[in-house]
Amino acid sequence: MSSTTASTIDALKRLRESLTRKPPYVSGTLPVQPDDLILFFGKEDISQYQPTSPSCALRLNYATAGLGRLDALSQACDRASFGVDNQTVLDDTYRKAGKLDTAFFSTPFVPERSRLVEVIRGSLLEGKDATRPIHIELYKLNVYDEGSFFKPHKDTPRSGSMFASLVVVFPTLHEGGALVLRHGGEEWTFDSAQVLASAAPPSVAYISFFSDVEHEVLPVTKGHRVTLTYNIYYADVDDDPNLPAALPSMDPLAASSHGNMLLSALKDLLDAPDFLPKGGALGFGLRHVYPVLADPGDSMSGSLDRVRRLLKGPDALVLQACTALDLDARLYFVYSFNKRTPTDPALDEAASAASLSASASGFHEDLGQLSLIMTEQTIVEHDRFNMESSFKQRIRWGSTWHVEKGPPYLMGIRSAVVYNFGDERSLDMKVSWVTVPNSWTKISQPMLVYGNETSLGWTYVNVCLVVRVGQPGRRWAWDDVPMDLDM
Ligand SMILES: O=C(O)CCC(=O)C(=O)O
Ligand SMILES: [Fe+2]
Repeated sequence: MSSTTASTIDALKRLRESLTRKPPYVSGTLPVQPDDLILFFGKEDISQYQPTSPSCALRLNYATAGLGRLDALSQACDRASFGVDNQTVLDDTYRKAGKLDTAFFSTPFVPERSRLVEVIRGSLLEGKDATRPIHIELYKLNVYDEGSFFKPHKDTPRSGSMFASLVVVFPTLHEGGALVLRHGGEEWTFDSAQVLASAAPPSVAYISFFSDVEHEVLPVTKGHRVTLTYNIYYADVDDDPNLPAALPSMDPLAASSHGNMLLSALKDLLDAPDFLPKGGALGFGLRHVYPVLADPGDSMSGSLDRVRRLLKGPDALVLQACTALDLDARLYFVYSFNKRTPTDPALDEAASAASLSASASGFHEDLGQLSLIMTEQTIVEHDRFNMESSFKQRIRWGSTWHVEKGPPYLMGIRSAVVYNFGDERSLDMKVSWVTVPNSWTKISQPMLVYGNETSLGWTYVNVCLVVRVGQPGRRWAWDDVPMDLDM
């Protein structure tokens, strides 16, 4: 085994850092026009209107509203529900807050007419994505009274092109209610009450984050926290799974220091003669998860094309860097079935068949630790219930992926055997992992997903990027490299 020079190890470190360093959100305060702080709200329609009725629409100014007006707003709200898979749940121990649907309020504040579009594109999106058209859709008004909160959840994808969420917090008197985000083992806190207290009026506080980032609203300890929430979509992605997605555009990586850092680290790594001297495959477990339709209609290969155009933040950057270097980069959905229930003999049998075929190819996996399926198609709910017939069938074709510890010179990069999925072809590939995915989409146990909304058929799936490279100096020439080489 060849030894690796310090500069190669440094390039690898820089590559990893550029993928994991940047937080998955952007937040701050936004100066607004005085009129942006006006809200009209009411539940009755005009036919019910009587001049003396207390239920006709009320006008409220967030900057000056006293407790009486805010209480009236709170009383006009319904209890906010949330989604656990396909169920809509009202549960005060998980989410305690009031909500108004868009039919019951109106505000002059429109994020698409503010600097927020610029901020979101410039800070949350990366490289060439920073110029893509986005659409910010108003979703709900929420009121968090004293004692209100929302426990950890991810925002349910409303469609295949939704990638982020926006929360705007208005300057009403309140304390507590900080938003805590967690992703990839890190945690960030955005205390909107605190930032609003030091912002020059009239201002609102905002935070926009990738919707698959777990987040939680801590209890409000005083006053009323009033928010508008929005769903953010790419406006250039077609959601119809039956339409073939257009090819991504191949613009050069836009000038961004973050993108440049990643590109130069990847280039340095691949230029190093001692890194994968015979060629091989680099694996990037993507930092984010992506929405696919949870029904058989989306299991066509088009769904990966759509994901390709939806990549978020560092995930988009790594694909752009590979494209800029003319590398062969392919996306795969990743599923695990390591947490088997003992009551599922079909899976146990499938797993041991997979182990057998893996050891037959000469690797020393820690069998049973982690078995993954890498596929170009989604494994949909329909298949999960037909494990016996379809899933097991695929296993028989060797569609599993076992992770073993990598050679020391790769500094803890894991290598793996990848059997291509589907049909009857099978391809062995040994992958050197630059980043191991944050998590795997489990297919063997019913997964309870806490969302802010009932699942609408879209579900999040883990994805990885496998980049095949040839020998140093000929990294683009991957097709003359056998994929089952020793590293
Ligand atoms: O109010 C917030 O800061 C976040 C609310 C939220 O997570 C949601 O409505 O899904
Ligand atoms: Fe949320």
